Amino acid sequence: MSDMKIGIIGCAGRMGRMLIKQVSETAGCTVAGGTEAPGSSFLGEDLGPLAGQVKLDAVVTDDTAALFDTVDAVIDFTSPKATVQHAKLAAEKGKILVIGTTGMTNEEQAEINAAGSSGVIVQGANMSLGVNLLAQLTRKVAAILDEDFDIEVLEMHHRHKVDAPSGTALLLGKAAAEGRNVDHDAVADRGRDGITGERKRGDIGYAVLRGGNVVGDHTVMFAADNEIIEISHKAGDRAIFARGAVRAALWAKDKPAGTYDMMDVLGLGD
Ligand SMILES: NC(=O)C1=CN([C@@H]2O[C@H](COP(=O)(O)OP(=O)(O)OC[C@H]3O[C@@H](n4cnc5c(N)ncnc54)[C@H](OP(=O)(O)O)[C@@H]3O)[C@@H](O)[C@H]2O)C=CC1
Ligand SMILES: O=C(O)C1=N[C@H](C(=O)O)C[C@H](O)C1
Repeated sequence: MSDMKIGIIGCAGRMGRMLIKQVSETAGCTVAGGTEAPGSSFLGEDLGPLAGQVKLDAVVTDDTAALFDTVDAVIDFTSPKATVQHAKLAAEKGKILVIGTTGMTNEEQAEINAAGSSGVIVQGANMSLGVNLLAQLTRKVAAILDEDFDIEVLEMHHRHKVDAPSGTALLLGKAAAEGRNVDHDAVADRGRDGITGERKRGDIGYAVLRGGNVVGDHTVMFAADNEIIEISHKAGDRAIFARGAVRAALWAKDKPAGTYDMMDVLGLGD
């Protein structure tokens, strides 16, 4: 069987470079191209050296539509606005798109979901096995404990991160809300400043830290009077996200059009 040809959008970014390396080192797939935004200083550069690898004889272009035409699957870790356009392209061309981008508005997310009508869309706010397991545990713990336990989601990331709370923090908060059988958006408290008043019973709170080169730390805290339960995940290297994204692309081969998540890919459902 021939290798799956994978294209990487945002290939010169922090995750893009990890993805070039991961795809090159994974059996059953090859790097078939990569794009950056028009005007990028990386246009024309060979993809291999971007990831500390030998030359691949594939250069960075800004033609995402052409990339979709020449590959079997595309992996996208860019920005919400760009990702919405790529989801539309995946739908138009009936291709696999693995989305790692976070920070979508509800409207942007709806546009991505719509692309599942004719594209194969696999989306995960966090591609690591550990975080998806943490989300399952969070849902189960939240289902057992009542509202005497205040739920807070804490996250810390590197100074370059532009969205907050992280996609992973929101994934964990949504898992907690699902466990409690409540509407996440109705109980989410996404920012406290000034005279906030007392904490509302049943709220799911978020706390965000930014600094240094932290890859991604997440804790879900269940705080009651006189006892606190914490479950945490700490990412030590972006390779864990790249590994998950490539696994998702390979998993998606021959799947019918639709929207899928990492629980589907990792087989972690209930
Ligand atoms: N799901 C997961 O497991 C993970 C998700 N992420 C998410 O992935 C996203 C990217 O993170 P990260 O790699 O750190 O960010 P970077 O800023 O390092 O990389 C993003 C890259 O995408 C490029 N880009 C922007 N728009 C386009 C476009 N239209 N076409 C092609 N390339 C484009 C950027 O170029 P330029 O700099 O010129 O704008 C940049 O090179 C974030 O949303 C982050 O939260 C990150 C890690 C793990
Ligand atoms: O921007 C990042 O770096 C990360 N983003 C994702 C998120 O928003 O949760 C995943 C990971 O934590 C790293």
